[in-house]
Amino acid sequence: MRKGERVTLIPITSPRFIDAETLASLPAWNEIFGNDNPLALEIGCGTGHFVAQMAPLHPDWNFIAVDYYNKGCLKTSKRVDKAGLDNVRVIRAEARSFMERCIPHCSLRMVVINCPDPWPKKRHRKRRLVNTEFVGYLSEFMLPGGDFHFATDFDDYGEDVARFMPDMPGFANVLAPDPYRHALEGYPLSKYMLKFMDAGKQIYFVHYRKAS
Ligand SMILES: C[S@@+](CC[C@H](N)C(=O)[O-])C[C@H]1O[C@@H](n2cnc3c(N)ncnc32)[C@H](O)[C@@H]1O
Repeated sequence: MRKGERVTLIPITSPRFIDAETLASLPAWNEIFGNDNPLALEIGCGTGHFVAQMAPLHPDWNFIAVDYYNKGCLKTSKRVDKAGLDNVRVIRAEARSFMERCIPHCSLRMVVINCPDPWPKKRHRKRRLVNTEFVGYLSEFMLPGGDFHFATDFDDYGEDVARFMPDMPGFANVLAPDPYRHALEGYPLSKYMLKFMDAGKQIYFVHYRKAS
């Protein structure tokens, strides 16, 4: 996109889509979902394959699927509408600024980040979303006992996250003694995971839990 160029957004009319700009800061999530269930956050939901499979497995959690990709939010909204998933809301927003404004501390039962942009060039690695600083930041938003899931097809990213997670205070490795696994039973596969697996790549699954 060139400087000054306007982005035309495809309108999303789904009842499960929320325009982040219309949300109050720290909105009443219990009123939005119509219950007091804990929140689960998927960062970078893409086209919604994961949340559409995960949300029915946890009907007693309220899922917030965030992505700043308009078309992805549209596809995710259509997918969750088709499945009639009332425990999902889709939000187009940049994840960090959204969390800062809208997610209360100590409120997330689960945080999921599947196949985040890998920034493969060495000089771009500092742009990666998941690093020690970000996981420390996430931890403030998580409930005691909350789950942190990270998955990537990118060897160096998977190994890096698996290497620094044991040093993150207040987290325990659910997959111990394995630092990561290449298959995780009961964890749905996202669109990107399937795409990379079709290309013969292995997925790195990392699963940690915040101390109770
Ligand atoms: C490679 S895709 C993976 C999509 C999906 N998780 C999957 O596994 O199929 C990464 C997604 O993360 C989104 N994304 C990256 N950084 C983000 C951020 N800071 N806030 C919100 N979305 C982000 C991108 O728009 C993109 O849809």
